[in-house]
Amino acid sequence: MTLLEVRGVTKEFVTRGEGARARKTTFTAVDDVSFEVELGETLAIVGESGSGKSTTARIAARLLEPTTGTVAFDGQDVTRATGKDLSSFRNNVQVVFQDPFSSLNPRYTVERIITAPLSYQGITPKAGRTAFAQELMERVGLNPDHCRRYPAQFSGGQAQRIGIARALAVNPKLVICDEAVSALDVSIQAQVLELLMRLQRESGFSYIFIAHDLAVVRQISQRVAVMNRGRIVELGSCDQVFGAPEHDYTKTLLAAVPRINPEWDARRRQKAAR
Ligand SMILES: Nc1ncnc2c1ncn2[C@@H]1O[C@H](COP(=O)(O)OP(=O)(O)OP(=O)(O)O)[C@@H](O)[C@H]1O
Repeated sequence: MTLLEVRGVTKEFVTRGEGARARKTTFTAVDDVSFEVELGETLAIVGESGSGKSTTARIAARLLEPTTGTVAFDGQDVTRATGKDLSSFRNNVQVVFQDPFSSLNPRYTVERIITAPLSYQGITPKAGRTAFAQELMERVGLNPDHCRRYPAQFSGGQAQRIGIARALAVNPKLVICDEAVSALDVSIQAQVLELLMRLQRESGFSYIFIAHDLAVVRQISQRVAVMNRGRIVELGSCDQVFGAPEHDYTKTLLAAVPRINPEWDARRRQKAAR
C-alpha cells in the first residue's frame, strides 16, 4: 500500500546577492522529483551535499511547500493542507534530525520533550505524562528513571534516542530520518540503526532515510533514490542500484565509497535480520 506519494515536486529558492542593487536569482534546489513510499518500507535518499535531499524531505514532511508538484499521504493530497488536515498529517509524519542537541530544547526535561507533541495536540496520556515518557524511554533503550534529566546530561547517541522517542510519541506512520545517525560514532551509529530497525519491525511504519554513508543505507533500506543536482537520477531496490548501477553519477558515488565490501555487507545484513 502506498503511504506517501510525491509527484513532480520542484522547489525554487529566490536568493539575493550582497549590496542594495544586487539582483534576485532563482535557484532550483529540487527539480521534478517523484517517488512513493510504501507502508512498512524504508526508502533511502542518497546524493552528495547540496543535491536536494533535505529539501525533498522537508517538502515530504510539509515543513516546506513545493513551488510545483504534489504530496499525497494515504491517498489524500496534503500539498496545501492547513488546520486540522495539516496537524493530522504532521502526527503521521515525524522527522528525526541530524544534530540531536540542536533539535532538543535544552531547558526542557526529557519527559517534557517527549510529551510535547501530545501537548501541542491537547492530548493527555491515560497513564499520565511521566508513565508515558518512561515507557517510550524504555522502548528506545534509555533508562526511564532519567526522564527528569535535561538533554545536556545525555551523550550524543542517547540524545538521538530521545529524538526518536519524541517522534514515536504520536504513533507516526512515516518517520523521516534526515542524516539521523551521521553525527554519531560508528559503534553508536550501529546501535541506533539496530534500534530504528527494531522499532520498524515492532510498529510497521515506514522510513525515509537520508544519509551519505552508503553502507548504512544498504543496511537499513529496501529501496534507494539517488539524487544529483536536485533530480532523482536513479531509483530502485538496493540490490539493483548498488549491484548494477545504471547512471554514471551512481557509479561515481559508489566508486567513492570503498567501504562497501559485499561480503562484509552481507554479514552485517544477516546479523541485522536476526
Ligand atoms: N532556504 C534556502 N534558500 C536558498 N537556498 C537553499 C535553501 N535551502 C537549501 N538551499 C540550497 O538548495 C540546495 C539543496 O540543499 P539541501 O539541503 O536540500 O541539500 P542536501 O542534499 O540535503 O545537502 P546536505 O547533504 O549538505 O544536507 C543547496 O544548494 C542549498 O544551498
